[in-house]
Amino acid sequence: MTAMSLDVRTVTESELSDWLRAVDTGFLRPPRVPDDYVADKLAHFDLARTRGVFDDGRCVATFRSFAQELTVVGGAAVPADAVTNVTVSPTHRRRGLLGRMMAADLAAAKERGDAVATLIAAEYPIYGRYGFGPAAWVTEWAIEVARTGLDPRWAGPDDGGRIDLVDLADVRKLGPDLHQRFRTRQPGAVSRDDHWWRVDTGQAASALPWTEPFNAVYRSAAGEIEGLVTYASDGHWGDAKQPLNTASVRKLIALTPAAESALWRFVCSVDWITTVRTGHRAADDLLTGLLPDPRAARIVTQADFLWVRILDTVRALEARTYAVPATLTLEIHDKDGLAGGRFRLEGTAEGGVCAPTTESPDIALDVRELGALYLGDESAVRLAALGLLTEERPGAAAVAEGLFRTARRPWCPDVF
Ligand SMILES: CC(=O)SCCNC(=O)CCNC(=O)[C@H](O)C(C)(C)COP(=O)(O)OP(=O)(O)OC[C@H]1O[C@@H](n2cnc3c(N)ncnc32)[C@H](O)[C@@H]1OP(=O)(O)O
Repeated sequence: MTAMSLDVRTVTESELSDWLRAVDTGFLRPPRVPDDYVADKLAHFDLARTRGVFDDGRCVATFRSFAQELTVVGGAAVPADAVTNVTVSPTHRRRGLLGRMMAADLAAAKERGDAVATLIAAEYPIYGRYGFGPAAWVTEWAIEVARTGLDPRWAGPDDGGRIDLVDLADVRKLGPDLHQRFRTRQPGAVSRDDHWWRVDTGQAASALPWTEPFNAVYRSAAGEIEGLVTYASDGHWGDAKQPLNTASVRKLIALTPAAESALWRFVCSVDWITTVRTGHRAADDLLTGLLPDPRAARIVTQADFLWVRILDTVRALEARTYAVPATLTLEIHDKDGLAGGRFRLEGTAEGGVCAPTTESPDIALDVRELGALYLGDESAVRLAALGLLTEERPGAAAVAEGLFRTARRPWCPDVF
């Protein structure tokens, strides 16, 4: 049977269990779809945005999207089409099924008026062809605690604040409000709904085994909760009866540098912990600068993470701010006809004014590169050197660099 006779369509309630099994198959997880898991997904999924392909009654391809808000430079949030659960079974690969599911979803997102689409790419080469660019990168460090130079006698914050261990019920209570305040300060952060918190705190059935972490909050001198860390330990001891535990940080979000510093100091001070794995952070995370010897933090992962596809160029560019005021005319190529055209952008620290224009362009680039520039993590000058951005006017790449680049890097703390 050829792909042409296999229709991409939304799934029905009774097909969801088969669809979830296909997701597990695509992600090489043992297929496991107990009734409570299916029921939880049914209650949470928007079936109008849950697509699949069925062959002879069996689900062979999956694709889902949901409504999300993405924080952009300056703190505004834009409506995003978050893409997830993308799989094509090994029996049906490379026949264009992903391409067709993506086209259907992006057309619907454009129709709805979403400014961008977002996803976390399983592999780098998959999504550029659909206009997505790597917009926020991540770094993970392994910290050798003994080598950090941090005072091993540290007994808590010395700024009047304090650290308290809290349980999961507290995390469910205080987490959403803390995160809501956090995400307006963090370009690249995405919204979390109630279901996210239920999965994260072990209340909802999960596709992956879940174990309870330790949770700690930082309270400022004024008693305000300004940060939350969750971490788990591997319980490893050496043969010479010495503790060699590795703590893996699952989440660390903070509203202030004081909270962020105190929570890192805290995790690095827990007895028995000799190594701390930081989880995915922005490359310019404060962490390494807090260590008297930053070389104690070894980079273990550095990779693209959040990919962005611009769907509405005017709306997306007007939503963010621009640190170095400038005016630039951009020629955007988009083979899928969703966001391309020629636009004049006037960017200031207050925001952007963007409109289609017939003026000659200063720079020309593919919509994929616009996605990579959007949150400030990519350099226009670097893209020009790579031949991925064309300077139509000498010096225009440097102007674009000043406009788009940000002092601090964007960061998306969530996998979705
Ligand atoms: C947001 C997320 O959910 S990320 C998770 C993505 N899923 C996975 O990685 C699970 C395992 N992989 C798969 O299920 C499949 O290989 C998919 C979904 C990545 C691709 O599905 P397919 O239906 O085979 O893709 P499709 O046939 O539409 O490919 C379109 C093009 O992309 C290319 N392509 C697709 N996947 C890959 C890949 N992993 N690496 C390199 N190129 C790829 C194809 O070669 C094809 O190129 P062409 O047009 O030049 O011939």
